[in-house]
Amino acid sequence: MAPSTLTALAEEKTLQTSFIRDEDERPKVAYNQFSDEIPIISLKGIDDEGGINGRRGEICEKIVKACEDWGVFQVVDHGVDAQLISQMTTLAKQFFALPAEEKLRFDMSGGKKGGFIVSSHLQGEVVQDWREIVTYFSYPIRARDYSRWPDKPEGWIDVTQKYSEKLMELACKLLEVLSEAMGLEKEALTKACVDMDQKVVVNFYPKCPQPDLTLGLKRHTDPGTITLLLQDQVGGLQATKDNGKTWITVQPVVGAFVVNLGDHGHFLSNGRFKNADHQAVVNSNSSRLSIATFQNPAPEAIVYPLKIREGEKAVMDEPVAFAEMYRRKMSKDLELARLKKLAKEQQIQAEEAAEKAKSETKPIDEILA
Ligand SMILES: O=C1C[C@@H](c2ccc(O)c(O)c2)Oc2cc(O)cc(O)c21
Ligand SMILES: O=C(O)CCC(=O)C(=O)O
Ligand SMILES: [Fe+2]
Repeated sequence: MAPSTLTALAEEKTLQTSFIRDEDERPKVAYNQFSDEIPIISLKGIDDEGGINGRRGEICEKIVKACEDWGVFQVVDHGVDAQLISQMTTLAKQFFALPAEEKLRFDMSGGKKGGFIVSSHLQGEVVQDWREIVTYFSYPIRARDYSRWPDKPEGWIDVTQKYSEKLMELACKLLEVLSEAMGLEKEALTKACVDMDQKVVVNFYPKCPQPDLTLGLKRHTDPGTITLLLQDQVGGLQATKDNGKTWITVQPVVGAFVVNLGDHGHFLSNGRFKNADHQAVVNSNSSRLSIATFQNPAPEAIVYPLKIREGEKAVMDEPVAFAEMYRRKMSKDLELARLKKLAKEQQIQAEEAAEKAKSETKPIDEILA
């Protein structure tokens, strides 16, 4: 049974079995062993188009290299007001500190669009994530349902609206750079999104009694175009570029956004830009907060590479609507989790049978000994 909130469990000495991951999925690198491999890129001067002092070209080169290499980079001097960022994180922390019954007024476990939920992004997953989330669907504006936006703490709705608007602007600016890098018009990627969706997911990872056995958020790629992640100074975001053989922990940088390319961005670039393979680990010393702003195409937007370079093969067999792509991803994730559980059960049964057979065929002197 899923707990109503994680707060009570965080006080226990051992982890409930529903959070324990198989050994191959457990963290391989510490939450605070930071790497400097992910580039930190200043966007100062990104709007200076030309001239000898124009910085745009240089910034674009760095962004493109990071997208080809990792699908992850960090941005500073991005123009989002530091006070707005600080209000957003303060209010988010206050939300998670509310009593369980207050948070559960916005419970979305019954499949509601937006609100509060514990543990997993996928209903029906076998192993649970060690996180609580609160989420809003912020774009398109006409589809906003404010009844699903928590009305506490005071000022939350107002700050979130402003934050969403500023992050939409920043995301569009980054997509312009990537469009140009693909040799397309500036608006190519945003146009491919038709009418861009935005969803804000605030992740709260409480302290965890046995963090080596579990994950805050299991390994995944984000389904959409681009994600802007704001994280506190604790650390826990990890990335891999060799299919999980080695992992690095992204260095937290005050006021920076971590930018992840998602599956949609990957497909539109015909695989040139990586979809960041990442996860979040937890720890027993402190809780952690991160705010993910997912920029997704409209559900009906057709996904297919915008440009296939000479000598390349398309990474997709056929065009598919984003909603269908998302549905297939979710069912594949669930199916994989189901198969993994089945394989584990079969392995346990086989081991038990082997043990039984061994005791039945023991030589008589061993049994008598
Ligand atoms: O919560 C997440 C994490 C992530 C994700 C979504 C779907 C998956 O199958 C998966 O393995 C990871 O990206 C998201 C993207 C969204 O649009 C919303 C989310 O809640 C999330
Ligand atoms: O909390 C983090 O560092 C990662 C969050 C994330 O990957 C997500 O919400 O999709
Ligand atoms: Fe993610």
